[in-house]
Amino acid sequence: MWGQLSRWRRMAQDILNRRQELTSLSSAELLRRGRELRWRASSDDQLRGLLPEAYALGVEAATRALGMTHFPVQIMGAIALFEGNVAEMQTGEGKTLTATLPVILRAMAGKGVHVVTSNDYLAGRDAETMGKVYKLLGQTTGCVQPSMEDGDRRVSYGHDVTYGTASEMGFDFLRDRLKRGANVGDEPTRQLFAGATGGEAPVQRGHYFALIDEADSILIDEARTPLIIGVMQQNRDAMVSLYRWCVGATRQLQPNRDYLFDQQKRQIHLTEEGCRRVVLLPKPLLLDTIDTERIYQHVEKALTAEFAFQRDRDYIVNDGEIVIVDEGTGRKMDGRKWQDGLHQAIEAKERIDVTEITGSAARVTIQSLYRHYRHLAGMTGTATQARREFKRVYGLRVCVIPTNRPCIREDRGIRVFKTQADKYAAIVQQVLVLTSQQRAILIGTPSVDASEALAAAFKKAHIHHTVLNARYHEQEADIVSLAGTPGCVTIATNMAGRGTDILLNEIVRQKGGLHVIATELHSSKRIDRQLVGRSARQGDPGSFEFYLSLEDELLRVIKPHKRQRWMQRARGNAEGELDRSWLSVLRGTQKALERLHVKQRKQLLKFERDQRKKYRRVGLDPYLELADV
Ligand SMILES: Nc1ncnc2c1ncn2[C@@H]1O[C@H](COP(=O)(O)OP(=O)(O)OP(=O)(O)O)[C@@H](O)[C@H]1O
Repeated sequence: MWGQLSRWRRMAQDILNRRQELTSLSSAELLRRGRELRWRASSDDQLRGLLPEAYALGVEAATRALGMTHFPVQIMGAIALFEGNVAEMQTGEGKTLTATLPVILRAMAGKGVHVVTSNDYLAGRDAETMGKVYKLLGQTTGCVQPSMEDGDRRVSYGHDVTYGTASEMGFDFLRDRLKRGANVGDEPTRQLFAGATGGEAPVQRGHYFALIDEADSILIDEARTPLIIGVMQQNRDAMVSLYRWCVGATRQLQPNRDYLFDQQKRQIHLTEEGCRRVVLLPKPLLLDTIDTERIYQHVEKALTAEFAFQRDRDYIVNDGEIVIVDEGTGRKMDGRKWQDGLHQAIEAKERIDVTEITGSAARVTIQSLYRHYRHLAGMTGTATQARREFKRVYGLRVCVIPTNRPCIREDRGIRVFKTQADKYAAIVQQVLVLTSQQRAILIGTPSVDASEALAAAFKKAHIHHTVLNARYHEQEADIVSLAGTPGCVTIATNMAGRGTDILLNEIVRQKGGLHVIATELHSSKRIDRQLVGRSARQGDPGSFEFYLSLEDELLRVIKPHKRQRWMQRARGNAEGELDRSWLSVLRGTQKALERLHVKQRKQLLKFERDQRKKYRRVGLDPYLELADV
């Protein structure tokens, strides 16, 4: 590892020396050099030899386009990325700029480079900003966004470099597979596929190199949910009636006697007694066409919708539609739906229109999507913890890149309170102190609901604040641009947890920088570290602390009677603050969730591997799910 780092350090120095010779070139000459390299880059082996030249050109282009010259550690990270690793670079070290170098070099091969970001806002921002660097070397940039039609998507993928999220690119991959399916098979199959895709030619032109920003979020956290495209199922009226009926049915059932609820796995199963009761409940005539097994499944789904999914935490209702809020990023997942009827069960629970009921037609997991790429690399501030999983699942090695300047982030510790109300009261007090010191404050909350509850507490205390959550995503850029000003208080969900770059006002910098208050532990320690990483970037000052309570959302996975016991045992001081030994309860729950998620990902991978084998044996496309094999 050390040997490798010093090799990269030497290469970085050589690249910076070469770049010195380029400073006097005219723009036209720089462009000509870029094009000439492209001409020479016809095979992967040749690319390696062109690295020093291409990287030197990239550094010069970035200096001219953005006024930022890559630091030696950024060039080292960029070499690690070209060599197919996950580069762990601390939050705020400038991964966006680092990425330009491997992108420029791989784009020389002319087969298209995909830069995968963790949300659409970052995809748009990075395509626009970094596109200026590529342009100076004659490379074009595109970006795929949710609102785009096929034609525009094809144009975006036709560029040398394309930015987009994993789900946009993953759904395009699936729709392309469906289009291929539509060109084969019998007439009904063709019609079904054509209906699901609405186009003929594929939009992607291949899978050559994917560079994944926030690699742990995309390759590890998102990998728990496969991407699925559905096609319309028959028998709509009866199904709508079934969903609506199930909502009423759930009210007639009792926990533990009629159904069992596994809080951690978010699963509910009917017991024998429960099944018996469901059969005996009066039903509308339309349901006669639906078999009993199916009715059981839907009652279980309705129970899951009722008890395991919560409005303003897991989803919001926007213009009469359910919009999923991603737990990891706090963002709306427009266009995504829960599968197997769960989405419709939630619509029925919220008494809004039940949307088209779909069965899955094509599915792909993040794991197998990225195995399609000839070259893969990733970068993030938090990779080490998932090092083994990166290696096992993607064959990627994690390399830790040193920071440019020492990080001076101050850890102000963790406070644990008995109740949510005690915790909020303490946060209010702390924020009053910090605003009087002209610090800028970012407060991370786990859900839309929690962000608004805290905002209400601030309003009561007359603290001026701004809220950034899935409801206000249009204002995101404005909110972020003000978040580093003196006395500014921003309450945010995980939307501000990753990738967000809060630039500090000079006064704030002098007064100690951005202070981050985390109001919960997340389901993974990595997400906590990302939130904290909004402070003290690029050698700036900054600090953070955690305020937790025994009523935190994280603990909802614990059985209610156990939580009650804790509440009875916990003795707080006058402010409701508990002694630090209670922290182990929260840390233990976080660890248990991390283990559970690793297990779920392993199971998903195994399922998919078996499925693929089965499909290949009979000569079918493993990503299309119509054939009953
Ligand atoms: N070489 C450089 N010279 C000057 N400023 C730089 C340089 N590289 C990056 N920056 C600045 O550093 C800040 C952080 O960059 P960026 O947001 O890309 O960090 P990051 O590593 O992606 O952080 P995170 O892990 O939080 O997403 C930005 O404001 C960027 O403009």
